[in-house]
Amino acid sequence: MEDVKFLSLLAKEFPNKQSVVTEIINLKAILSLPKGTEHFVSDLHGEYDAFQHVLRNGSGKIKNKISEVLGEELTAEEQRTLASLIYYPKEKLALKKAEWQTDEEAKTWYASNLKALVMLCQDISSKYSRSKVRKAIPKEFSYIIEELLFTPSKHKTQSGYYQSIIKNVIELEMADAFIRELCFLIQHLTVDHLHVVGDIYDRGPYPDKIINHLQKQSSVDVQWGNHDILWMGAAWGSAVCIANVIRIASRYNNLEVLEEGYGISLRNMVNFAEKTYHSANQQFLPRLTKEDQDVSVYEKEQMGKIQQAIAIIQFKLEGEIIKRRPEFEMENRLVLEKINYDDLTIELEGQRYFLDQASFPTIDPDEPYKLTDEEQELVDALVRVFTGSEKLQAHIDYLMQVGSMSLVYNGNLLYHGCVPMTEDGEFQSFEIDGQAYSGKGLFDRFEKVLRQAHTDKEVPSRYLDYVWYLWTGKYSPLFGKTKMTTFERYYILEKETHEEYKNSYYRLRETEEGCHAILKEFGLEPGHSHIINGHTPVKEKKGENPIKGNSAMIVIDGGYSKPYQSATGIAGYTLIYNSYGMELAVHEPFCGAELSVKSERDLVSTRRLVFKEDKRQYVAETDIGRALQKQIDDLVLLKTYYETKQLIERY
Ligand SMILES: O=P(O)(O)OC[C@H]1O[C@](O)(COP(=O)(O)O)[C@@H](O)[C@@H]1O
Ligand SMILES: [Mn+2]
Repeated sequence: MEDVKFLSLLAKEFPNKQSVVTEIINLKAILSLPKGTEHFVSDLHGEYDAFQHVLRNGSGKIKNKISEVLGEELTAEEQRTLASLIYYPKEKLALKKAEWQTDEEAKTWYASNLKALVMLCQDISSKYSRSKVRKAIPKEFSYIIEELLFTPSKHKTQSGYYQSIIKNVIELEMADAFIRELCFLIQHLTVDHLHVVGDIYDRGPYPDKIINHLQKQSSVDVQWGNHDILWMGAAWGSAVCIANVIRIASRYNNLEVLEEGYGISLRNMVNFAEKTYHSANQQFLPRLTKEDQDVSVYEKEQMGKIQQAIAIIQFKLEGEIIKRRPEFEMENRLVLEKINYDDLTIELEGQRYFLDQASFPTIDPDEPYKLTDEEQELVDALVRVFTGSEKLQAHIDYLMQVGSMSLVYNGNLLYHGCVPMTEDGEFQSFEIDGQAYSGKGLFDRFEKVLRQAHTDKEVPSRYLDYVWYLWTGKYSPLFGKTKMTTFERYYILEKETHEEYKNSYYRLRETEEGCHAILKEFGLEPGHSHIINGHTPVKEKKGENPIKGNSAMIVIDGGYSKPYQSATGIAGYTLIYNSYGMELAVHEPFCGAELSVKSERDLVSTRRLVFKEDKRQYVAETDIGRALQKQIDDLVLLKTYYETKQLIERY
C-alpha cells in the first residue's frame, strides 16, 4: 500500500515513461562522476581571516591543480602568481596594475591569465554535473562562462573561438570583474563539501563572520564543539553560559563581537565592574596577541575588571547548578564555599593554598553562591539581551540546522571532543533524566537534549543545566577532562592545581584497538573508516602525531587560535578527502592577506598522505550515491509500471 502511495507521488513529478527514462539517465551519469572533494577544518575559534585563507586555497589543492593542468605551460613562478591571483583576485589585480608600464603589457597579462583560468575551470568543473556547475556560476557572466566551459573545445580552439571571447572581454574592460568571478568559481568548485569539526566560537575576533560565511556556502555540516555549546546555551537564556561567554570574550579582548557583531550592549556590565572592582588581579588581565598592541593600559584594566566581575558571577551560578544536580558529581567545583574569607586561603583536596591578589566584594561568606541584588539585576538583563539578539538567534538556529553532536559521512566518523571511556576501555555511562547512556547512545541523547533546549527557548528550559554540563562536565563528550580549573588558574599560583586530567579516551585513541572499538560503536567497519577528531591542539613541537591508531584517527585541531600557536608550533591542520584518498595539510601561521599576496606564499607547509584509495572513488560509492541509487531503483519501478500500463491499454 505504502509503495503504491509512493509511486503515485513519484508519478506526479515524472508523468510519463520518457521523463522517467531521462531522469534515470541523468542520475546514472552523476553516479559515474568522481567523488566530490571533502574539506575538514576544526577549532576555528573566531579566526575568520585565517579560515578564509584556507578556504581560498583549498588547503593547497588549488596549487596542486595548477601544476597538474598547467605544469607544462607555466614556470614555477608563474604558477605561484596564478595561485595567488586565484586566492585574492582583487588584491593581486591591484598589485599587478601598479607594475604595468604599457597597455600592451596589461593586455598580454590579461590574455594569458584568462586563458589559464579558463583551462583550470574547465578541468575542475569536469568533476561535476553540468547542472551543478551552472548553479555555481555567477549570473552576471553565466552566458560567457558556460560557453567557455561547456562547448566542446577541439575545433573551437582551432577556430579562434575562445580567443575571440577573451579578446572581447578585455576590450570591453570587463576583464577585472570576469577574472574575479572565475577565481571565486575555482575556489568554490575545488571543494564540494565542508565539514567544520567544532569550536567556531571564542578566543578569536570574528566567529560571527565565520557563520555569515558558512551560511553562504552550499554544502556544509558542523559538529558542535564545547565553545559552540556555550554560545547556544547563552542564546537560549542560560545565565551561566552567558557568564562564561562574557568572561572568555573579555579574556581575549573580543567584547566587540558581542557589542557590534550581535548588538549585545555591555554597558551595565562595564559600569558594574568598574564600580565593584577597584583594580584587576593580574590573572584577569586580557591575553593579547600581536594585533592588540594598541590596547591602552586603561582598557586592559577595564577588561580585567569585567573578567573578574563576571567570573565571580559564573562561580556563583555554577554553585547553584551543582547543588541542584548532585548527579553531575561536581562537588569539587563548589569552590566558593571552600574559601576562608578571613585569611584568603582555600582548601582543595586536603591542601591549603593562598589566594593570590584576591578580593571578593560581592560574596557573603555565609551564602557564597547568592548573587547580590545588583548582580541578579545584571544577570536578568543579560539574559534578556542575549535571548533578544536576533542575529545571535539566527546564527544559533543555523548551527542547529547544519550541526550535530557527531556525524557519519561517507564512512567516516566526525566529532569534536571524545567518546568518554573508563580506564579499562569501556564506554563511560552518564545518567540523563534518570537513565544511563554511553557511547553512541550518549551522543544521541545529548543531541536530543540540545534540540529540546533549542525548541524550549521561550521559557528557560530545564535542559539548560545539561547544556552547561556539556561545556564542563567530566563525562561530556565535548569536554573530556576531569574538571575545568578556571578558578584555580585565576587565584592559585601553584601550577599543580591548574591541571585538568584528560579522560582515558585520549590514551586509548592512540591505539588501533581503541579507535576500532569506537568505529564499531558508531556502526562503522574498521579498516576503511576513519575518525576525524578536533578539540585538542596537537603539539607537533613536542613530537605529537596527529595521525593516531595506525591511521584510524586523524586529529585536526586547526590551531587557528593564535594564543595557542606557541604551544603547537604550527597553525594547525586541515584534511582533504577526494576521489584518490585522504591527505593532511599542515599550515603555517597566517600572516594576513596583504603579505600573502605580496609574497605569493600559500602557507601550506607540508602535506601528508593519510591513505590512498586502491582505485579512484566515484559518486556511486558515496552516501549521496547510495541515496541516488535508491531513487534510480524507485524510478525503474515506475518505468515498469508505465510499461505494464501501456501493454494493458494495447490489448
Ligand atoms: O586558555 P584559556 O582561555 O584559559 O582556556 C582554557 C580552558 O579552555 C579549555 O581548554 C576548553 O577549551 P578548548 O575546547 O579550546 O580546549 C578548558 O579545558 C580550559 O580550562
Ligand atoms: Mn574544544
